[in-house]
Amino acid sequence: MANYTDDVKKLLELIGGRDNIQAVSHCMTRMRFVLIDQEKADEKQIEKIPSVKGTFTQAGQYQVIIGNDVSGFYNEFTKYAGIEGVSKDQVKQEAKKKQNPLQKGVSNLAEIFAPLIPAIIVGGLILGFRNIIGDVKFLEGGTKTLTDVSVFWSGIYSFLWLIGEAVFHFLPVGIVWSVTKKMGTTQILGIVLGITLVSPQLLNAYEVGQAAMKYWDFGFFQMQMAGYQGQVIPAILAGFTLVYLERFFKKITPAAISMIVVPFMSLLLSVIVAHGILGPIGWQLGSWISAGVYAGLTSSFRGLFGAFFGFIYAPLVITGLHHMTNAIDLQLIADYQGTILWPMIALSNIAQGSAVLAMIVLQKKNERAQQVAIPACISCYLGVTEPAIFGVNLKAGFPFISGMIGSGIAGALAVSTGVMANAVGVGGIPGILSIKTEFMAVFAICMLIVLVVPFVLTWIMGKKKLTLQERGIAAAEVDTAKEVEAAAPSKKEQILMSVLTGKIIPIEEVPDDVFSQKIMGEGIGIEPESETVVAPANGSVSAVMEDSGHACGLVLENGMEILIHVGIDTVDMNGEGFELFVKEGDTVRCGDPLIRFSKEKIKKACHPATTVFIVTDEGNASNIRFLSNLQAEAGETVIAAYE
Ligand SMILES: OC[C@H]1O[C@H](O[C@H]2O[C@H](CO)[C@@H](O)[C@H](O)[C@H]2O)[C@H](O)[C@@H](O)[C@@H]1O
Repeated sequence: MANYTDDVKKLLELIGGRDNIQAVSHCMTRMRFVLIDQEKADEKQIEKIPSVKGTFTQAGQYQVIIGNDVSGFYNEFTKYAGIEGVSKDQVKQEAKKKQNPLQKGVSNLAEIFAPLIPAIIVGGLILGFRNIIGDVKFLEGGTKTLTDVSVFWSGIYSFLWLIGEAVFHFLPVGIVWSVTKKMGTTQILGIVLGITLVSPQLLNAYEVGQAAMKYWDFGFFQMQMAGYQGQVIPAILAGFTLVYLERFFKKITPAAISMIVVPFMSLLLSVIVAHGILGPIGWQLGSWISAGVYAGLTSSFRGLFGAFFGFIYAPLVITGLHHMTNAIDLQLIADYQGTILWPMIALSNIAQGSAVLAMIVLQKKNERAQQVAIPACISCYLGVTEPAIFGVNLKAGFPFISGMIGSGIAGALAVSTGVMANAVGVGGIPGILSIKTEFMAVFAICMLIVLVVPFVLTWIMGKKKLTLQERGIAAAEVDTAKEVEAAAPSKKEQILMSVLTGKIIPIEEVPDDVFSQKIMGEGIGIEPESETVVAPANGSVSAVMEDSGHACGLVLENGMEILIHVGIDTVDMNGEGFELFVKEGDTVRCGDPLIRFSKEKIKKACHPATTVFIVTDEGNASNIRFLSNLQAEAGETVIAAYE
């Protein structure tokens, strides 16, 4: 093992000293720091330290790339600096602390909604489909919908509401459950609390204002029996109340009675707080919004109001408070035989869809992203935006803002020209069918704005902001056999065999900047089809990541050093889905199994499975040539030749 004393000293000094280190850990090749002030790190000088191969900042972590022997470097560093290393998870948590409150809020919201996305997507498509068959009057001269004229479609419409209602009206159950899951408290209590928010005993949220409110009467005070169907804010607040109450009671309750006291007290109190305090606050917010919208639409600054409402409607959907607008729409229709508000809603929905469309184009090679984005876009254009907002736009941030901008511009135009709808219709592309005929042309221009502006803005920003990995630009198509033949090793050359079965891609196409920029050395990437990594030649194991099992270093008989790294950023999986067959110092022969991994688990953890094969030190070898763009068999196909 090399002596890193000088390099360690330099790194500690150049990184801003011990006091500037909030947390440090390492993966197979990199030191991962969370620094208190990254400005204090002299990146240029750090990159000149002999054992440092490069530096990189990602998700609040400052990474210093060392190579295969990073564990040796790390041990010397932590010993010299006199600091305790922490787990990768802790480093991630620390990195999160460095986000600003808005970034934190958005990432927490995204984490809460991530497990709900599949259900929201299904619900979105179902509601979008129902919108078409139940609301678009395209039959009998534009006077009837499909459900008006067909018992079958009317039955389908009614049946599908079973699922639509389960997803959207009962969403609070999913939200509260997801909050408890994210915060690591008792999930079933979250589910029960969620159910109390949407129980049929309560007045359905959609009937509040129309039917008489019911009350629990406790003699000296009354509590509203209001349901929170479709509401997001009350559910999130209730969820966090439960989490903190459970933690509190766990802390203060003796172990012997905690099984009874902790769930009982935390659930009871959080239901009281949810219905007694948080729910009414949510409703109050909603009625202020209604009053504000009504005042804006009837003011002399209506154009400006249109821009503002168009801009904030999508964030309103996040909160669930957008349902309040239905009451205003109905009031406007009753008073003025039409609504100026609803056209903006339809435009905002289309705008978010166009932002997703741009993401689909940008991420056309990212299969995983497409799986969420395509249905989300369809659902959005049919009037249901949650799959798009939570599944795509909010996660990346800039598509959401692009949609808001496009919607703001179109909203200004629509309101200032008085675009009016006959009724509340399908709040997406078919929405034009609900617009009064005299306003259809100008509404079509507004539609053009929300189709083009968010798309172009998202596309421009996405080109800059999305990493190659996020865009899925990784795997090249397998090339012709001819090229492979031409690159075949000559007799005097020695060879390295593929460590996996799969497509061999040039290292430049690996979706990780450190590898693709060859900071660690030359090599190739493999899009794996098999799941067992085998040794590419005879040698011995120089390094393994015992806790994560995702990478392995080898030294061959000629001194050549090799790094095999399964998947990208898979160190975060903490060994879940990986099995190591070797340990440091083991002798291996070509074809011996080194690591087994689960592609499924890597995919589930949202990491590319692209496996990196790198020569980190040539040893006594020279003129190493890597073969790529071919289909390889583990242990049988040559992927590199050298003299
Ligand atoms: O929360 C579900 C969706 O709610 C709104 O859309 C629905 O109501 C609109 C009228 O307010 C109607 O035009 C649309 O067709 C319905 O899907 C909201 O506009 C959507 O963004 C949201 O996904």
